[in-house]
Order: sequence, then structure tokens, then C-alpha cells
Amino acid sequence: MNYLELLNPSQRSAVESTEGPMMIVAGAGSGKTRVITYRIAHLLQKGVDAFRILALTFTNKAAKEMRERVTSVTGDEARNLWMGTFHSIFARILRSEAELIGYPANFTIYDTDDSKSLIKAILKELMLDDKLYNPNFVYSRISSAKNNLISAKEYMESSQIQADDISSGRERMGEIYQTYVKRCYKAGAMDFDDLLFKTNVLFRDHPEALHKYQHKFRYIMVDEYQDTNFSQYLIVKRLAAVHQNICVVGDDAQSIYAFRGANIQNILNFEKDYPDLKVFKLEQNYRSTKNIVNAANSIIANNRDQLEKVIFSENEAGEKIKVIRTHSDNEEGKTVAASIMAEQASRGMNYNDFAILYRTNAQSRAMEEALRKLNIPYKIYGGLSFYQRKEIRDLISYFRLTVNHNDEQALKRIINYPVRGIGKTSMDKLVLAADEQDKSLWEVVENSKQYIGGRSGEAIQNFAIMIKSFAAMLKNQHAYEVAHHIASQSGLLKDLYNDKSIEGLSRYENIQELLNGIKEFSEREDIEDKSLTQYLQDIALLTGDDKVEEKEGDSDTVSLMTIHAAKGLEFPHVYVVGMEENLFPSQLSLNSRTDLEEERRLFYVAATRAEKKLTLTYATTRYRWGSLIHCEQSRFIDEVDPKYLELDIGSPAAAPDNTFFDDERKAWNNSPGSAGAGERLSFSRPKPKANNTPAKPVPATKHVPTANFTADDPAAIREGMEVEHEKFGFGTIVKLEGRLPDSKATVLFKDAGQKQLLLKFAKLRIVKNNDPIL
Ligand SMILES: Nc1ncnc2c1ncn2[C@@H]1O[C@H](COP(=O)(O)OP(=O)(O)OP(=O)(O)O)[C@@H](O)[C@H]1O
Ligand SMILES: [Mg+2]
Repeated sequence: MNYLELLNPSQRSAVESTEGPMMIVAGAGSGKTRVITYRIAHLLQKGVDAFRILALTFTNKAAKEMRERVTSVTGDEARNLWMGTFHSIFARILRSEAELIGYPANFTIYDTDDSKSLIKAILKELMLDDKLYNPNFVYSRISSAKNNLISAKEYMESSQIQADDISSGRERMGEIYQTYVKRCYKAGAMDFDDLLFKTNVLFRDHPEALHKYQHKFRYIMVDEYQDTNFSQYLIVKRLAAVHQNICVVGDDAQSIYAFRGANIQNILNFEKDYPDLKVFKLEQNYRSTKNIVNAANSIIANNRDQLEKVIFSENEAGEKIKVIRTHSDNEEGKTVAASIMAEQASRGMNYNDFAILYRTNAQSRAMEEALRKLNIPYKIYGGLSFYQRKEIRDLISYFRLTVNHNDEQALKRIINYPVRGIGKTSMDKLVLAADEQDKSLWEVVENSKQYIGGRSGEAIQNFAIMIKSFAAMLKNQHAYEVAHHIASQSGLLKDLYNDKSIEGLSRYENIQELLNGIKEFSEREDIEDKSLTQYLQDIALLTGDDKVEEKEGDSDTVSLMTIHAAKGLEFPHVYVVGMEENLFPSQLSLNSRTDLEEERRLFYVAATRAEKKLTLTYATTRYRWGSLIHCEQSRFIDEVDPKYLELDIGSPAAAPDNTFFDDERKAWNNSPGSAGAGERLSFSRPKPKANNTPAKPVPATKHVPTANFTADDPAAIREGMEVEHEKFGFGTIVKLEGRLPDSKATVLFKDAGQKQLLLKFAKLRIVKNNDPIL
């Protein structure tokens, strides 16, 4: 195969320019990764020894794909390439050089859990409060210090860092960091960040080692260069110093790891580091249709901080970008699943042609449930399936133990989580006692005083009492009430809430999402038994080990992942779900331009993963903490040039009983007088005002007020409406109960919080008719 013919002229010259420093900063899908791949193939064909080529990728998946592609051009020789992620490559180098920096060659690599356990142990020894010094927080703090190449010593000596820690009340952070480092060293262990940190130490303190690798790697290539952190940047710079055959590719518009210390400055510095740098431009996108490329350009144009570049597509115009509005996250899941099923059947596609991308891990729940219901195989990348996540299993273990006290696995899992001073020794004693007396573990726990005294004994007693108190609720209260009570009374919620690291936030969101699902279960009309017991039976299949998504050898699966994990990948059909304000862009990003721009780059990454078809979905309501919250369509949808958008009228799965009216509905939506595209039809819905500009979406919750009347007549009040109260100000109706004229409304006020009001006295004024039924 003549691979050079598979490249356009700019790509080809980038591939053929093998000597000296070079950089490609170009938009998504323009062939940057392809250039690296073919450049490697080209070097091999020119006779360069594979052992002398180093190629750094962002994920193992990317490395694997790259190796396969190179192999297809050059054959087996590709096996000898040094190709992989930063972590895997430098772990390999450290293995051979470990002794120089005082580590055994067979050093252990601590994974995140190992690191956190060690941190917990240290906190205990130093007698520090693990709420203030939350282990996850401590872990991220140490991690970020390492990625900025700040050693423990430097950390302790920096007055700036000390001041930061003192102001957050954590003046002993430095000491923890130092102890942690010592303990890892003594254990002959490195954590993930050490793999980069220690490589830098090695190259700094051992010129002979640096020299060896500088000479070894004659050619170095780095993909996704925009997302390298300082530690990575410095390694690459040092390694390339001798031959200077360094080729980096990236896209500033896709820089999405600032929160982990990646710095776009790396791209800007590159010209300074290598004055005779060659810069190549790639402007043609080969991945996506014209509509997708143009829409993506219109998104990123909203960012102020970006390097200017052109990107166009010669592919077909393709379908417009579909925007689907749904009423709830569950309906969103059903809509996406049904759409995948329909497209797969009607267009003869495979499941692996589809990807569902989301902003936060918690969003996978609704998607997974809907896919499972339709028996669509799927795989979650870069994470666990929702019900396999630790925090979810923890809480479900509480539910299981509440419902069935003899559930030994559940008991063991949570008896000391959150930490309540029940140590391993005590547990061993109990297990032994249960064994000897042929009793269930629970029976022994209940009577633990017989076996264990002191504080531990008391803690075990209290635990048993707590579980029994949960069980007492089962009979009379529905699943959500019990579940929420358990989540908070067990201390689990609080434990997660105290953890302010990014992973901690994600775990907290997952728990919230689990409770949301239970709330929905509790409100379903098609089931009579709404107890927690019934709920557990309902999800038993989801939590079991028969994981649909992980069937070996079944590679035709829909891919689910966060947008972060999707970087560099491509799929014919992409669904980006949860396109709502406060979700995407995330609430945390709304305070500064820098954060919002990073969020927008994330949207750019998401949109540019699609080859043929891009679908954006959002829900107008979601449960949050048991209240139905109204969601506004994401500003990012508004930012896409409307001429590339098509607003969907609904989905077959979500509204199966509407099929009779399909034709009528289409006619109605297409009629010149209709601005209703994108909104589901309802027969009670007043027809919107005539409006001849089609395509532009009507933001979901920015409804024209139905009427500006004061609702003296409480019958007009509906769940979901935004209302104003004389004293409490603005709020949303989250729940209506009871019959007129004595009906009560639960209103979530923006400032005053949640209140229950008797409608006939409350004199609510309707501000916006956000009726979710519409
Ligand atoms: N000259 C070309 N002819 C045909 N297809 C091409 C050409 N260049 C790239 N492609 C294809 O276009 C797609 C995008 O290329 P690639 O993944 O290399 O882009 P990228 O710039 O790395 O994108 P991203 O910024 O998303 O990482 C791939 O499927 C690739 O095989
Ligand atoms: Mg790429």
C-alpha cells in the first residue's frame, strides 16, 4: 500500500518532514493523529529502527489503534515501537533505572485506591480529622503538587503554599505530603503521579540516564499535546534536547484538562523552545459532514481565547444536527435508546457505530437502564457501569441489609463504612463466632456485647440499632423516603459531601442520581408496591453480575463515556445528552470566563466526534434531591448557528401512543405558522404565536407566559410552573397535593427554600408556565 497517497499535500509534507522540531496545531478531525501514525510508518520504511521511535498518546486505546494502523502498513516491526501513554512508557523506563533513584526494579505501582488507603492511615497516625483532611482532597492536592513538580520539601518551604493551606485551615498538608512520600518510598512503591515525577527526578539528577534516552529516542511524537501538564512537558523537552526530532500535534480548541494541570502554554512555549520550528497547517476535516464541521466552528467561535484556524469539510452536507427535547432524564434515555434501535435497524448499522456522550458519569444511569430495557448491548469506557460504582454499591448494600438482615456480603461491606470504629479484628472475631455457633453474621452482630466489649462493641450495637430503625420504616413508607433517610442517617451522604475533590463530586452526584431514580420509581403509576423491597427486586438485574455491557467477545456494542474520555475518538452517530444549563455547561463553570470557555471546548470535542450524525438531547425536568427541578436548555445549543439545527418533534419510544397522529403532527410542525418544532405536541397546548423563522430552537423553559394573570383561581397552578409569592419571592412548584379548594403546593423558592403552601391563601402569581406536560 502506498500510504503517502492516503494523505493530502499538507499532511504528506508533515509526514515526510522527519528531521527537526515540528508542530501541528489544527482543528478536530483534520488528520493530526493520522499524520503521526503515517509518519511513524514512514520512518520505519526509511529504515529507522523501531526501538528508536517514541510515540506518546493520551490513552491506551489510542496507542493500541495507532499500533494496529502502523502494523497494517509496515508489518510486525511495529511491535518494537515505544508507543503508549506517558504513564506506561515512563513506568517502563523507571523499571530499568529505578535503582539510580533508590527504588527496587520491581517497585509496586499504587493505584488510586492504594494511595488513598495510605493517606487514611497517615491521617490516623497524625491524629488528623479526616473530614477536614478528606483523603480524596489530600490525594488531589498531592497529585497536583507532583504534576507541577513541587516536591514535599519544596512544598513545606514555600510560604505561598503554606499560606494557602493555612487559610483553608489545613496547615498540616505539607507534613502529610512528606509522610506520604516517605511511606511510599519505604514500601518501594510509586503512585501514578510518581511515574512522571520520578522520571523528572531521574533525568534531573542522573545525566547519564538522561543521556542514554536522549540518544536512544531519535524520533519523538506526542499526540494531544494541548493536554500535557508541566511534568509531561518537561520530560518531553529533556528527551528531545539532543536530536530535536520532535513532532507534536494538538488543538488548543480541544484543551480540556486544565483542571488537572494541563496548560495550553505548552503549545505557545513550543515556538520559544525550538526557534527553528516548522509549523504545519491542516485545514480539511475528513471525519465529519459539512453540517457538523460548520456547527462545531460556530460553537468554538464563541470562545475569546483561541488560536485562529480554519477548518472545512468536503464531505457531504449530511443531516442537520438534531435537537431533541424530552420531559425527563428517563425519557431522554428511552428516546436515545429507541433512536439507536430504529437507526440500527433502518440503516443497517452496527451498535458500535453509536456513541452516547455525557458531561458527568452520573448521567449514565438513565441511559443504561433504557438500553437494557431494549436489550441493546453497550460498553462503558473509562469507568464502571453505574450500578458497579463503589458508592452505589455501598448505598445499595445498606438497602439490602435493611431489607434482609442476613445479607452477609452487604453487612461486611458497610459495617464500617462510613468509618465508625469497627476494626478488622472485631469483625474477624464476629465472623469466627458466627461460624462456631452456626449463626448468621447478623445474629452475632445483634448480640455483639457477648463477644466484643469497649468502644468497638458499642459501635457494633449502634450499627445494629440503626439498621433495625431503617427496617422499621419499610412497611409504611415508600422507597424514596426510606432510601433518602438511609443515605443521610448512615452518614454516607455526609461522607461524600465532605469530599470536595473532582472524583468526590462525581461520587456525590452518583448517589444523588441513584436517589433520583428511586424517587421516580416511587412516583410511578404503573406499580402498586412502591416499597424499597420492591425497588431492590426491580433493580436486581441491573446490580447483578450478568453485566450486559461486559460480555466478552461481544464487540458490537454502543459506546458510553464521558466527553473527556471521548477525546480523539470518532463514531458515525453521536448522541450528546444532558444539554442543559447547570449540567453542560456545568454549574461550577459559570463563574468565570476561563472555566466557561473550557466547558465550551468540551462541547466542541463532543460535537466533533460525530462522523455522519450528531444528536443533542436534553430533559426539561430532572429530579434533584427528591424535587422535580426544571432545566433550561443549554446555552451551547443556542450558540450553534441555527441553520445547522433541526428540532425534533418527538421520539417513537418516548411517546408510543402518539404514533396515530404522526402525520398530523408533522404537518402542524411544518406549517409556516408554527414555531413549535422541537416541542412535543400536546392537545391542550395553545398553538404558539405565528413565527416565520423556522430552525432556531425555542429554548425549552423560556416559554411565553401563558397569561400574566394572578392565580387567584388556584386551579391554574400546575407542577413545574414558576411563580411569585408576595413574601417568599420567586420559586418553582415542585409538587401539588390534595383536592381543590384545599390543595397544597410545595414550592421551591429561589431564596426562601422549600415551603408548603395552601393554595387558596397563597396568592401565587404565575411567572412562567413551565408545565412539564406541555
Ligand atoms: N487525507 C485523508 N484522506 C482520507 N481520510 C482522512 C485523511 N486524513 C484523515 N482522514 C480520516 O479522518 C478522520 C480524522 O482523522 P484524525 O483522527 O487523524 O484527526 P485528528 O486531527 O487527530 O482529530 P482529533 O482532533 O479529533 O484528534 C480519521 O478517520 C482519518 O482516518
Ligand atoms: Mg487525534
